[in-house]
Amino acid sequence: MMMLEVRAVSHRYGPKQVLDRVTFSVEKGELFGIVGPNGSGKTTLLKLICKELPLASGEIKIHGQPLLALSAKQWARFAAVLPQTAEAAPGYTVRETVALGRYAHQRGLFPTWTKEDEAAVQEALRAVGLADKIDEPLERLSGGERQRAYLARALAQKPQLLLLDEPTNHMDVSGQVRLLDRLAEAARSRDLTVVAVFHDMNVASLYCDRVLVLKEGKTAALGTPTDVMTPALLEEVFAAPIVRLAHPAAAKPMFSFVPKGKQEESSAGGLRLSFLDDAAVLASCQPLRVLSSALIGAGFQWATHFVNRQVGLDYDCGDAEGDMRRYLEQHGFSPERTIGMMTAVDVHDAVWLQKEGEAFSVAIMTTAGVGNAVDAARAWQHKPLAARPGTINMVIVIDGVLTEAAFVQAMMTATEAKVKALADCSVCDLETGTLATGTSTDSLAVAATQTGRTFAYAGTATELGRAIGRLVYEATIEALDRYKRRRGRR
Ligand SMILES: Nc1ncnc2c1ncn2[C@@H]1O[C@H](COP(=O)(O)OP(=O)(O)OP(=O)(O)O)[C@@H](O)[C@H]1O
Repeated sequence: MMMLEVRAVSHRYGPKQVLDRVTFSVEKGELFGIVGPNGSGKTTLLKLICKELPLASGEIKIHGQPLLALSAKQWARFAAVLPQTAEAAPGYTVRETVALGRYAHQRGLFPTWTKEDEAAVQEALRAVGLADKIDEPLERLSGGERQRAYLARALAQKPQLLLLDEPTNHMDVSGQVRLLDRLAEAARSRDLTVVAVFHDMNVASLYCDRVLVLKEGKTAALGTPTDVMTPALLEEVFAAPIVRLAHPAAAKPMFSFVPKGKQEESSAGGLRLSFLDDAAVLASCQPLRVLSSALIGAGFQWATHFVNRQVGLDYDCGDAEGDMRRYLEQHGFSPERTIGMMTAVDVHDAVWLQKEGEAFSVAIMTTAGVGNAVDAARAWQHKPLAARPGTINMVIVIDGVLTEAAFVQAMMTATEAKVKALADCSVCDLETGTLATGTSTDSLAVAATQTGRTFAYAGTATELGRAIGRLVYEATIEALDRYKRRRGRR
């Protein structure tokens, strides 16, 4: 049976229509979210469900029973509500406030306080982390603590249906996570059905089984966050530029927006290559969006510096990441904004090439050492070895906006061109004797200014892909040549 059914519900405040034939239903054990811009009717909808406003048009059923047939006490035995703003009633302690949640369960003219009532109050206080504030007057609590006290009151009611209006309002991150995890757990065990208004779309996406998106009192979308919270729909509903990203740990979308102050001018010319005794450093005057396989800053990242650090051939790679992090900090680079790579090659042999196209420019910095060259197709024949610092490191900077597809394709194009350069220079895998495709520890970073012209793709069929392929090939050949010449001089 459905826990909540809302059918063709409309509402007017005087002449103003604020809800227009809204229909949805919520199953037992669902965590259901209502999202939408300010004034879209979310609170009004909750107020109608909790009988705070009279239902004039449409139908609402709770657990199969029409709302109109339920008395206030009957309603309270099924459902509890946490309103948007709850002012502290002067003189009440936390315990007294939470105890009010037991009202619906008490009977007779002179109800007695039972063990069950006490247990429900204690459990609710523990759930919201307020057990140690039980005797505090409510007005002495912080905004977030007070919100938790009212939530405890709703939980003490032991409802089957919990209605929440922005439950994480005023709460810090740990309070939010604790509360939402607890609600999700209760919903999963089917003890509780939750209907909550959320302003934070990331919270709605992470925690809700389904969401109702309201726009000007009408249903704009209804379904799972993954299906309905598309950038196009959210941009239309919220009239703001929204970007949707993949959450790194959960199969849920994440949302952000694009601030207006973003630089419009492109500046691949704002790159500077310099050298420390043991590192080649590429610095950008603006943060670049980077996709890399580097030791520091792997994956997608925003970075201003690329540090290619030289270490000895006998370098112990045991804690290379920690060591590189310390190196960056000691040299004044923030590891949060730096892409860090290592090589055994003399970094002063770094090749730096730029190509200025008609409408875009690409630059590359690379060092190549192939003492550790490997044929990827036959690497399985190698004896398992610890990583050795003989590598080809490459940073490609593109002046333009790259989609994620273009970033990945740029990595592919660059890798293909590198493999071709190695083949043309007859670099072999020393163990298998076959042509090498790279080394066992190569790093590649593709960086883009994310301003100017947009590149949807960067495969070899595109202008950008062709420029990348050519530059990578030429730079790798030159870097291999410098590597060979330096070894010849030894
Ligand atoms: N008591 C009232 N009398 C007249 N108009 C009201 C009343 N309460 C709300 N409204 C109007 O109804 C519309 C919907 O309000 P509601 O509070 O339901 O929106 P909401 O989506 O919850 O907004 P928010 O995100 O700001 O909390 C708004 O335009 C609001 O100004």
